[in-house]
Amino acid sequence: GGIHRDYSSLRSSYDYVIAGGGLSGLVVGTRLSESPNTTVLIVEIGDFDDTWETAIPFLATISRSDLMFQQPSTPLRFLDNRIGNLALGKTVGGGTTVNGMAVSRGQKQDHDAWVKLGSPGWDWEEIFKYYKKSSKFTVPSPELVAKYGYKFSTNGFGDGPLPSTFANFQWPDLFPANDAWIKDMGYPLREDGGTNGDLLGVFWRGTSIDPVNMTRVSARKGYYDPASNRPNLDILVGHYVGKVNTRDSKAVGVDVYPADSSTTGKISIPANKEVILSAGAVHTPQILQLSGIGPSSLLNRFNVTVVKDLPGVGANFQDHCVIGISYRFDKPNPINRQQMSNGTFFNAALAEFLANRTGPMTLPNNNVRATLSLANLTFSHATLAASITNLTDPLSILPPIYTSHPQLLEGYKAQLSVLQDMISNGAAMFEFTWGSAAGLSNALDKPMSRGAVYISSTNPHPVDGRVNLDFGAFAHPFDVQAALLAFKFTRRYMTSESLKRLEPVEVVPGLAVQRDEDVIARMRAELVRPTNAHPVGTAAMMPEKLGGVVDAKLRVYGIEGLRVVDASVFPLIPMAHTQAPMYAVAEKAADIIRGEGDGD
Ligand SMILES: Cc1cc2nc3c(=O)[nH]c(=O)nc-3n(C[C@H](O)[C@H](O)[C@H](O)COP(=O)(O)OP(=O)(O)OC[C@H]3O[C@@H](n4cnc5c(N)ncnc54)[C@H](O)[C@@H]3O)c2cc1C
Repeated sequence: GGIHRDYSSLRSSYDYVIAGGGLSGLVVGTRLSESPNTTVLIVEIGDFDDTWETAIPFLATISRSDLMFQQPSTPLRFLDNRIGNLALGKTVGGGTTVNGMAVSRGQKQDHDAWVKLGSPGWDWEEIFKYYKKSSKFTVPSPELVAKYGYKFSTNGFGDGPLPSTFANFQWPDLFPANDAWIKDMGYPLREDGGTNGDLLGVFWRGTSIDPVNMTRVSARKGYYDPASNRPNLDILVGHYVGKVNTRDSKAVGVDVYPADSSTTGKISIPANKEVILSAGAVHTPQILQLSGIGPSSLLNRFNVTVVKDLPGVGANFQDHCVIGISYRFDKPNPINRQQMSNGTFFNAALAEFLANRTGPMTLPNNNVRATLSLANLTFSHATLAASITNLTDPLSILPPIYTSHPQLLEGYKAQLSVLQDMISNGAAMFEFTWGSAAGLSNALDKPMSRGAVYISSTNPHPVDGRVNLDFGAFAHPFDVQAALLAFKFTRRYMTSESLKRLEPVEVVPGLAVQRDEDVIARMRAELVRPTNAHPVGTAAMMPEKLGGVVDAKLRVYGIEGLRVVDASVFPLIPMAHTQAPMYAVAEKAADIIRGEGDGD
């Protein structure tokens, strides 16, 4: 067992070979290796990182580009052909080693929708068990509760490796921002931290922070480290999976290369039971397509032998898009996050953290969110919700692959009708977070637009052979109207009474931009960022006839011994930052795999 940086001490085969040592790969690898007779290999292109930058929560928000993929997009058709960029973790722990540490759960309707789209066993009641199993909440001290007014519920948490608690510091400008929500705008402050399936309102959401050391807990710290000395669990770092090898429609192992090469140093590692793809929503479809599992039209173009024509591989891409409006605060100064750019203040904060584990370094991002429904933002909610399914030519707003494969369009229509139902029935879809020193950040958490991920060559290297990524963002007219509502709402919020004393000034786009069509034009040209680092959906768990890639047990259609366990399987993106839902899904996946293994 242990950490490997070359092939010399690997076993000749493993029961399970897992591609990707990010969130899902580590959860599944750790759980499967709990049975001492089961051998597991995790292959991860990145390496372990033990620097302060990833451990100290405040620094979580400063990106470590050496630990990430920076995946550019193709020119985005509905965003004036701008090029977007997707950041992804490229290190042991994947996204959880570099992410913003927000712990937030999906709402009941988000998970029930997966069942409505044809995957029994994934409803809220079921997934709630795994939200519970994967996590643990630590109650903040009475002093902090009194000082900041933290509200939370411990019900809904178990004793799992993903911690949730609060920093022991909040920037003072958060409090007028909270007053603006509650006193001025009249939204309720939820007492339950939004952990129980109902998200409407304003609440304190937790952070994945170790409650004693106040440092980041990644999937590596929470899951892998405690299991790292198991003799049956190996991790090969600095290497990547280039393809899945199949024989007679059965996965028999993978091809592995060193991270610095796509031509030399390849070996094939056999899997006795299963290959599990956990390389994330961009690289899992890449591996599948290079293995001959994907849309035949695409595979033929690159002369990849078709092993299974599965059009959904790479389609159905979803992320949360963010509408950026920037502010400056003229008064009173300094009481916000901006202070950290002052060297003296920063150094004092670092010294305080190192000495006492207190102060601004314990806080990655603000903990307060408001999540609102369409009816919260407009009186015309019914008409607007009706427009979700009322498209004259859906293919004109979808990536071209949808045109060649009718089941993709069927699946998309099924999704829109489920989404319309949720949104008409008051599900939350807008997310607002006070970004200290930056004003109110807002995200569209239930997008109707869809993107796609496709190989651009047969080079298997995740960086050199990088995929074509089309975010597809801002394509569906409903998303545009929703963004316009969020934009206007943000302006209203920023002028509320409690925020007056901060003297907010809208800098971009500025108050000169007022007419709806001008706002929309600025959104397309500049304000909309097509990602909040939450890519999902590219190997969706849906029926094959709806363009799905995996069944409700996460098995790839048509290939025995091959599963996907990562954010690619989410058929619809939840109303949540994706780590907590991913931990829950990966825990459930491990139980499914183990359950089947027992029957062998
Ligand atoms: C900058 C950033 C900020 C974020 N902020 C938050 C947040 O505040 N809260 C939240 O809930 N979520 C956040 N997320 C999202 C969250 O971290 C992800 O949803 C989650 O990590 C996805 O898990 P995964 O298992 O699908 O993929 P990942 O965790 O990304 O793991 C995939 C792993 O596969 C490896 N890999 C890729 N290709 C190959 C290959 N061919 N062979 C071998 N290995 C490969 C990668 O290096 C990576 O380690 C953020 C993500 C990022 C990148």
